[in-house]
Amino acid sequence: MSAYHPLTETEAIQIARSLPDLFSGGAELTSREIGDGNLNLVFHIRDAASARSIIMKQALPYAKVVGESWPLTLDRARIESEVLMLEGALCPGLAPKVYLYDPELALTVMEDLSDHVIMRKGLIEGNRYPRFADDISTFLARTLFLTSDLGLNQQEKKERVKQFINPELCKITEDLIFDDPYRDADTNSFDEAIRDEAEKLWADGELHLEVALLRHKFLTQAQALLHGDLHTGSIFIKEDSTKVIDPEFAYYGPMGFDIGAVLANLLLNYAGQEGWKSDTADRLAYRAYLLDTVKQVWSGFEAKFRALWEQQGIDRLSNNAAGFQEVYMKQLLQDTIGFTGAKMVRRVVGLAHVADIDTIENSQAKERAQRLALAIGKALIKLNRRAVTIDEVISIAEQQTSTVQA
Ligand SMILES: Nc1ncnc2c1ncn2[C@@H]1O[C@H](COP(=O)(O)OP(=O)(O)O)[C@@H](O)[C@H]1O
Ligand SMILES: CSC[C@H]1O[C@H](OP(=O)(O)O)[C@H](O)[C@@H]1O
Repeated sequence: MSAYHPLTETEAIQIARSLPDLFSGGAELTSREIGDGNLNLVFHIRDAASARSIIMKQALPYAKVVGESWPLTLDRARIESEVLMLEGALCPGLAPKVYLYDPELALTVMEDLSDHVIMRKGLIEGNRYPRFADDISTFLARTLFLTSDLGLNQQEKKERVKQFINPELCKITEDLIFDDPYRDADTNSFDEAIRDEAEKLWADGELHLEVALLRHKFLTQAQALLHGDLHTGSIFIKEDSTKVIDPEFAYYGPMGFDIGAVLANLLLNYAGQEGWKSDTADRLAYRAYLLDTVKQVWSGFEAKFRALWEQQGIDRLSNNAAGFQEVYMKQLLQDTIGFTGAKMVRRVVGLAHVADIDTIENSQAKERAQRLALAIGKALIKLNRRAVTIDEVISIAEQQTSTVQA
């Protein structure tokens, strides 16, 4: 069965049986394809008798969301499995265990996290996650610092840059996030009700300059090994545990892109609160929780990143040159804010949307949520190079909410 082909549920069971130490010889296994993402097949394999289960994720040679007309490298499965293992080593407990990677089948066998929920779903249901800000800021600080020139031997870092070169998946980001939303591209997808907003995006020169600068950073700055797609659909969560999945877009890029992905998806859910049916007090409280989480993620990240720098910084000059760390952290905040904005805009007018807004049933509320997400996203992009503190992000979210609701 080793030559590449997309697996059936039955074949997935046969492979699971052949894996050492996972299931007993006579186990009666069931298999279900549960993939709900844009790109891959995901099989859930379970032995009811022992309650043991695993996940098998297989890359398809094309983008599932579009079809065979959009070919896509299978090498992304290698990148995903290698990055999951590295993230697990750098951040114990924050990534699923990888049991096997089969390069022929572009298949990764990993820990089943079905006792967690996908965070996007949890936020849509209005749940709160007490561990999240602490866990994700640890994940960001450790993965970004310890793979950068600040925390990793610089020759080894260059080997990693080579190992994780990921041109096809980067091209998706370059186009879908940093180009298509700012022109009348075929890939765009938006409700006719907000065509006026889309047309404003296409004509806004000030915005185009900022997005071009962010895109250039994404293209050229090999600062750290990024997850590359760290939205709330790539985070499994429960009250006492957080696990980051799906790093197939990983490559060496600007750190702010990963931090911005987390903040953007909290703010997209914030915008989606326009669709809440329950009373205003609940909605206000949940929005306050989301904004507080935005702040805690950045502050936790900053404190942990600085602590790693003090304790494990390996670069003599950047460790000791007075003022270097301050300049670096300010730039990182500004990049984070710019990428946050870009990642919000793409989810309203670009190809791939988010359920936080798309599933709002009331069309007026949905339109308000879309306009709010765009307003916050655009304001953050325009702010980025002038930003000084994370509080400005919170103020922008609050101001734009009043404007859209007025
Ligand atoms: N380790 C896992 N444990 C349980 N379910 C998983 C696991 N990995 C993926 N899934 C399920 O499969 C879905 C798609 O996985 P994901 O890695 O996001 O795929 P894609 O790369 O296609 O976006 C997830 O939303 C989740 O429901
Ligand atoms: C044509 S891929 C579109 C979009 O899908 C990816 O997300 P995911 O696979 O996690 O759903 C990524 O965000 C891409 O930009």
